[in-house]
Amino acid sequence: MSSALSHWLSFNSWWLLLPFVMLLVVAAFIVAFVLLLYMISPLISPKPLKLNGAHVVVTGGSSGIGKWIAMECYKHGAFITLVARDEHKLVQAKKEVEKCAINDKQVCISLRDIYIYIYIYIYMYAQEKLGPVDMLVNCAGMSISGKFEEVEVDRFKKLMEVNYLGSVYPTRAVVTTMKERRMGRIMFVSSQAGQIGLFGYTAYSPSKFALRGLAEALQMEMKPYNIYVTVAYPPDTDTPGFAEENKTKPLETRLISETSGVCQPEQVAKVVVKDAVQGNFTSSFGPDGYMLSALTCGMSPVTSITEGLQQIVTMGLFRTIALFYLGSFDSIVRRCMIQREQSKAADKRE
Ligand SMILES: NC(=O)C1=CN([C@@H]2O[C@H](COP(=O)(O)OP(=O)(O)OC[C@H]3O[C@@H](n4cnc5c(N)ncnc54)[C@H](OP(=O)(O)O)[C@@H]3O)[C@@H](O)[C@H]2O)C=CC1
Ligand SMILES: CCCCCCCCCCCCCCCC(=O)[C@@H](N)CO
Repeated sequence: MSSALSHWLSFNSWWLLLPFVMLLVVAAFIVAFVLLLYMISPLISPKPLKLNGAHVVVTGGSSGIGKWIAMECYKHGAFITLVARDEHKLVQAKKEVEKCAINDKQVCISLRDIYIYIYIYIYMYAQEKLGPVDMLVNCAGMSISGKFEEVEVDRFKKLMEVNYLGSVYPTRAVVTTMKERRMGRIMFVSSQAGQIGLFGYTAYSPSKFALRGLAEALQMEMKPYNIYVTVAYPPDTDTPGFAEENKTKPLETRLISETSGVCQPEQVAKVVVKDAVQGNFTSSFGPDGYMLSALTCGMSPVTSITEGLQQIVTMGLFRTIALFYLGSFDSIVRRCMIQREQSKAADKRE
């Protein structure tokens, strides 16, 4: 009897179970497909912005990285508005930008931004002259370095005002029109010191970290309107601002920053403009910049499947490498402290 039953089971029950098995397989496929759609949906790349004929506003466009960004956009046929305070530097920069023209229709205007709160009026003027803003580059900024207790309290406020609020106001001035037109690009120039808090940058780093928070929140609001936000994280870059910073920068800050080298502003400009045109959320430079961005991606948006996959695969490896970097930064700080104490003791003996 039992052998008859097993015989029956092995041949006939298989056919009975078949519909259930098929149902299960189909259900599994549907679940996998939905999951895949969910994963892929934020990875769809936006359509690149056409720079030829576009109106690009660059704050801090009279010097350094901002000036090179303006020139790079001009080389691609854009119309440019430069915004800064110093009239003399603006006139000089306008001349340099105009040298990069590729057709005789291109126009570059410069606006003195003395009253930060009247941005709206300034932009109305710019829009009247060159049409609605297609891309805003928030590059105006400054750096103050020093040990936490040695930096004047009002400097912390100053940096938040210039680096953070100085990016909020211009952005406020352009988003409404961008939303109406269902297009646009907004770039924030942060810094590698906006991805990692460094010795000497207790006032500067937070003002650059703040831009990342702003950019993430803003991107979520703007994406349905086809507006893409880019945050650039350059390393030390050879500019007048950098030369100024170096006059008072603590030795520790310099030694740690040297890890990722010094970039040329024209290289930085090329990379950030390309990333903004493509609508990439993160723009970084060199191998250290790449690792730092993958490591600190957190919940920031992704704009391509390769970017997402690279982050997934490299996260653990880069954290391991980062621990070595952190160890070497600690040892720089310790060595500098010992050196200072020794030279102080020697001074006393003399
Ligand atoms: N150079 C570097 O090593 C790095 C720089 N960065 C960031 O890149 C940006 C540009 O730096 P960089 O090119 O070196 O700087 P520069 O000092 O060479 O240029 C700064 C520009 O910003 C303008 N600016 C400064 N303060 C204000 C303000 N309060 N209101 C309006 N405009 C202002 C300046 O014009 P004016 O003074 O006439 O107003 C100038 O056009 C900054 O945000 C900086 O933090 C990030 C990483 C590295
Ligand atoms: C896997 C992990 C890799 C980690 C690499 C870490 C490298 C840290 C270097 C930090 C450099 C900070 C430069 C700030 C530049 C700046 O903003 C000022 N010069 C502005 O004037």
